Amino acid sequence: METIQATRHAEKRNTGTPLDLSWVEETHINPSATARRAATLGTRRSVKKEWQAAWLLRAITCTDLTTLAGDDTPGNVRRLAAKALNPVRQDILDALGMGDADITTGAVCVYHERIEDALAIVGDKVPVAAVSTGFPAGQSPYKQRIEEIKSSVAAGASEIDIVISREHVLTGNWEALYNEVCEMRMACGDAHMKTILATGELGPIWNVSKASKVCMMAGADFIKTSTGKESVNATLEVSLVMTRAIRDYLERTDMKVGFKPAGGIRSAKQALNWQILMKEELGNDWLMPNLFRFGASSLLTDIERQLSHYATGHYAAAHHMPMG
Ligand SMILES: O=C[C@H](O)COP(=O)(O)O
Repeated sequence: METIQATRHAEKRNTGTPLDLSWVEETHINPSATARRAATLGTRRSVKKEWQAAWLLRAITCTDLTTLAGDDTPGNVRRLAAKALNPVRQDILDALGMGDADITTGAVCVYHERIEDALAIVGDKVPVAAVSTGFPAGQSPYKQRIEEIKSSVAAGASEIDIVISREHVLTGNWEALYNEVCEMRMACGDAHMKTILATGELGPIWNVSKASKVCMMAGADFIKTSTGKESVNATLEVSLVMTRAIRDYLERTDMKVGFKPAGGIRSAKQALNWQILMKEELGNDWLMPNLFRFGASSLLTDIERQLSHYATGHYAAAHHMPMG
């Protein structure tokens, strides 16, 4: 597990490419075939029982432990950050033979105003991610959105989760989307940029593929499904479309872009389904935190409960887990 932490940001970054509109326009997605393939992931495929605890520990290292609420306070963000440093009870880790593994979550994800609180607890042990650019709607003045990124980087966020202008996708203005994301990436500097598409608001599913391609060409380090605030958030169907766009981009450019499903992922079973998707579509590199993250506020509680079951043979009530 030590190697997992060491590789969190070790990959060569996506530098982006010039905008290739012909690659965008040649997109063909078959919605019913996509839905059928996504449906098989949770049923025909499974992780063998004896491997599930290891996969779930891996899922924790890939989780952006998130709180994005109007009533976030220094106190609850500090508690969340402490949980990110020690996500699983020591007795459970000991029972699983992982007592010395030094497991942390992939990051802590907060609003700009709470960056300092999170950093005060995690220091440089866990990255702090800030949502930005008028999250979640992305409707604040453009210049202000760019300045927001710079402010969060200056405050110490090493990962920035930006939202795109859905308008550019819905009107097919790919140049505007490309230019916006390029400028946001510039504003991020050394901080890694996750580009939230808000797929539930992009219309037909082929728009998800087209927007993924444009954001990768503009230099996104990760493409992320959702803010968690749309009426439809992460689904396996959109994730399949996005991972295939990542695979196409890798074949064209030899650059690896990460993937972050977010919103509504609450159970260990769901986490395993997404991990199976990553392994089957993109391979083992995308099971690691430098290329894969879950955006989730409550997934950790269910994973810890499952791990407790593997360790003790019975389920603990959720309120016995520190986040419950
Ligand atoms: O990016 C993370 C999401 O906002 C979390 O959504 P969730 O609260 O449904 O887990």
